[in-house]
Amino acid sequence: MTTTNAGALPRPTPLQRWLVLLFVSVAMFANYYIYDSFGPVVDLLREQEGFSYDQISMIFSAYSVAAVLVLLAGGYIIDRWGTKVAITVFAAICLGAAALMASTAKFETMLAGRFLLGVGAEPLIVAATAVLAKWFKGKELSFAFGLNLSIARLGSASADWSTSFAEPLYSNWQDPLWLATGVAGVGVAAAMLYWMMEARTEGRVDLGAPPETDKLDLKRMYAFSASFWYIVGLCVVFYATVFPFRAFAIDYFQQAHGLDRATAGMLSSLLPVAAIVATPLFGLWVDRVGRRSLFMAIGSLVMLPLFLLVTYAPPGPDVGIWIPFAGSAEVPLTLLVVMLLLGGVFSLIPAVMWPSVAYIVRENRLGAAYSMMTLCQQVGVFLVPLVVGRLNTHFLAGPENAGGYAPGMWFYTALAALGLLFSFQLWRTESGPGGHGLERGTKDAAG
Ligand SMILES: C[C@H](NC(=O)[C@@H](N)CCCCN)C(=O)O
Repeated sequence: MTTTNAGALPRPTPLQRWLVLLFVSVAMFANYYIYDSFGPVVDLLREQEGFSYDQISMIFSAYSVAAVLVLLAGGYIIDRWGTKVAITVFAAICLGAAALMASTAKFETMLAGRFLLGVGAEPLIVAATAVLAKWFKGKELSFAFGLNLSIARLGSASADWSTSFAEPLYSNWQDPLWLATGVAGVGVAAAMLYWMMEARTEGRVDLGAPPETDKLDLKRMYAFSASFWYIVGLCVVFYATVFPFRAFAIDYFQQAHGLDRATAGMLSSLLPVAAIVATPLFGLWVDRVGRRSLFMAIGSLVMLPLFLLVTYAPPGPDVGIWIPFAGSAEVPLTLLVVMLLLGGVFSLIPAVMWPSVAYIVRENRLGAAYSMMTLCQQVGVFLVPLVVGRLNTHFLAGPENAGGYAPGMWFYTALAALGLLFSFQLWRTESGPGGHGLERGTKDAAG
């Protein structure tokens, strides 16, 4: 734990803070890259190793089982070890997980590898947040968080783009996962650099006292308001739709729409790419105009028809797209429009939803509120791929039977409808006398 001698010690210099942001962001880039490196090899695991959709979804879901278990352990580990040890150990666990997944196509080994990834990756996100909160204060903190998430999303996009820039590796399922292991190694190096940086500055700069937040205590959860639980509901169905859809997207575009892997990867990358650019912009805009619950409802409404559009709408003419690091390709207009709209929603809802919790929950309970929200999110992200995998297997989804993917798409649509319901209820509550100020922006305060 940091000892403070506030006043006597200087605050960290801008160079020190931006170096911290760089190291932590590289560790997060690696974290998101490993998470998303599995999607592009789904078809190869099915074709070369005979994996079923059920098995693929079990591997994907194993991450969430681990995430729920470690989230229950809460911030205790980070508090006990301190941020510099925690971030390095969790990055090393991610490296071990990536290597385990790349080592053999045995189902149980892959399951264990993805489970281990959940053990390392989710607390790594918590540790990264704690590090930033230590070094950055006030307005700079939101900016640092935003930049950190954008670089993490660049990790997701890079995993999709690897189908283009590392195309020769995709002759087998294993080499792309070894590439992910290499990226994980870079993440560990960045975490170690952070360790060195923190160790060198300890006792020389004032990092302030860590913010006082309580831990996740399931017995005290009843005390949160209805608005909080509507946001949690939206968070669960939103991420339980988007993350599994992304996991299966590259395979789906190949099998159901006949795209090659590189083009499917480019199309899938539109989600994180849109989010890199648009999330911070939406954040700034919503801070100004407020109407947070209305924006969450609008995002949910836009999302509602998208999975049915990819399933039933005519593909339309091919249009050319160009993406840096990935190159150019021709994609059907309908798929392009759907992915751009989904990218917009993937930018808008997280940009509004996570900060909204701070309006609803007292500051000293924010830690517990975010832990609870992430825990529920991971329960959803655990269950949904299992259902979609079951539906794909049951309805014999594949290149000869593209219609077999339709039940899975209807399931995503049902979840999106639930998301709309939660956000509509939130909007109704927040527009009335029981509101928490979600609808107010800085513009209203000035006027
Ligand atoms: C901020 C949010 N992060 C999460 O939801 C994490 N619990 C899971 C991240 C999984 C790795 N891609 C987000 O990414 O929107």
